[in-house]
Amino acid sequence: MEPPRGESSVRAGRTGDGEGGSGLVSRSVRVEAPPFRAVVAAADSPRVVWAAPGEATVVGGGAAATLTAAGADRFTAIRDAAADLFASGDVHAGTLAARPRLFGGFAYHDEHDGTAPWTGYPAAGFLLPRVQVTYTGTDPTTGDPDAGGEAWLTVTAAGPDAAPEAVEARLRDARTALESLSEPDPVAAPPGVADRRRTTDRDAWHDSVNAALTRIEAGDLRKVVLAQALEADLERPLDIPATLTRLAERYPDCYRFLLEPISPDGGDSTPDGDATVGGRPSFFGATPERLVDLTGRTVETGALAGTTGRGETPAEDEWLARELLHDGKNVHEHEIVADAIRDQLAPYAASVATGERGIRRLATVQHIETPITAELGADRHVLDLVEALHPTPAVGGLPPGRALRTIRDTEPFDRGWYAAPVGWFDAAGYGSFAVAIRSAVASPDGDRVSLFAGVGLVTDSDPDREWDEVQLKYRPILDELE
Ligand SMILES: C=C(O[C@@H]1C=C(C(=O)O)C=C[C@H]1O)C(=O)O
Repeated sequence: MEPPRGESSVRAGRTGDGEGGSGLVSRSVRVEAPPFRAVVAAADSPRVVWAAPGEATVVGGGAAATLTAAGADRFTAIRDAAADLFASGDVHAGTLAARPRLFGGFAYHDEHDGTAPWTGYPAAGFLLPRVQVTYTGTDPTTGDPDAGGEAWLTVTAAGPDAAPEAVEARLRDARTALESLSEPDPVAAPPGVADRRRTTDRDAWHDSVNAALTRIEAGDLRKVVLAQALEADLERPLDIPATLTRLAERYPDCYRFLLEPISPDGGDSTPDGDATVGGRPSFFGATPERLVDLTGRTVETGALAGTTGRGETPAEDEWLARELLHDGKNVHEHEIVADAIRDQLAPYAASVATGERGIRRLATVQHIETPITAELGADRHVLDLVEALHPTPAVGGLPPGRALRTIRDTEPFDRGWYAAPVGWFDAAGYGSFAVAIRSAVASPDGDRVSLFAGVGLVTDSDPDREWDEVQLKYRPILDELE
């Protein structure tokens, strides 16, 4: 095991194959696009899947390196450890999308103890996959045989054991393994829900919402987002590749992700590993909410808050959307988010531009959305912006400190990585992060899933309507289980 890098709470995993050499070695080769579900099913733990609008889709497995950190300074700790990891690289990526990138995320709260169902999830955890398949162009998740774009296979090693010849040999082996994959059976139907338990019943919800509204009326708080959790026992174990595929079909414009926890001892995994060895939970979702994207000095973000349902007809959809855009409570709730994001970006930005407020229509709900872009005044790491923005009042509240305390004191469950930043960044500090809502964590044997959903409370919020909105926000994941 190599010595720990950086601060004591931050470690890089080992490559585990004793090849000699040092630094980071990465080799890529273009391949025939392999079948997405088979690639996910065959990947070693810890696995990562990242499929985002306008981005290459990535399936990664095994750990070339892992970074973990804890506490309020976990964002900077990860950034610094990554700088160390990326410091010396021998990289032949072939295409930009296959360059070494760290995939992972953060716990919602600064104090995170990883209690069930979040066992194994650190307060911050990032994976540099040992084997990665990158699909450029058309999203491969739907398995469309006519899907365009290229596919690349990448093998990466990091640390004192990394050696180019060994990585190149592994790349040849991985290619052979990839070529032997065939598309599995048709996409499985949802597993079925045998039983479900709420963390919060209606009475408790009324009490919590009313207590929050009293504080809002008193001027103590302007907004707070309270969430609920729902635990579902499944009739059959969850098929993760099939679930991601079905989510891709219904939510093609959302960020779809799978993040398995890197193991607490620094993230090693068996070189010829079995994806189920040790059993790991799976955090997955299909979120519409971008946190931040940084390329060069250009920042893209936005406010997404204010919710209504879908109509039965296009005309009803339009009517609901118009009502939403003119509803005082929802517009107020939305403006708090847009204003806070602009304020949080201001110290970093040479200029901030706000796009036109509109409607984001998803399969199950409609939201008010305002795109926000900024040009930075100086070079920055995307994690600086993640830290500055998280949590926006779309998932936290205002003032932030009081809202977070209220969430902590009120919610009878651990948010874990729900509503927190998930995404990736590269050696240049560019990256893309989403807010992990419309998400759930499956138990290691896949027979139980914990879902999470929250609502923004402002003056004039009504406990019953907010209860209904929570149930609506479970739908994207629940529909894939029932
Ligand atoms: C907190 C969630 O969603 C957030 C809250 C919203 C609202 O209160 O209107 C809308 C979109 C998200 O920013 C969730 O889906 O769990």
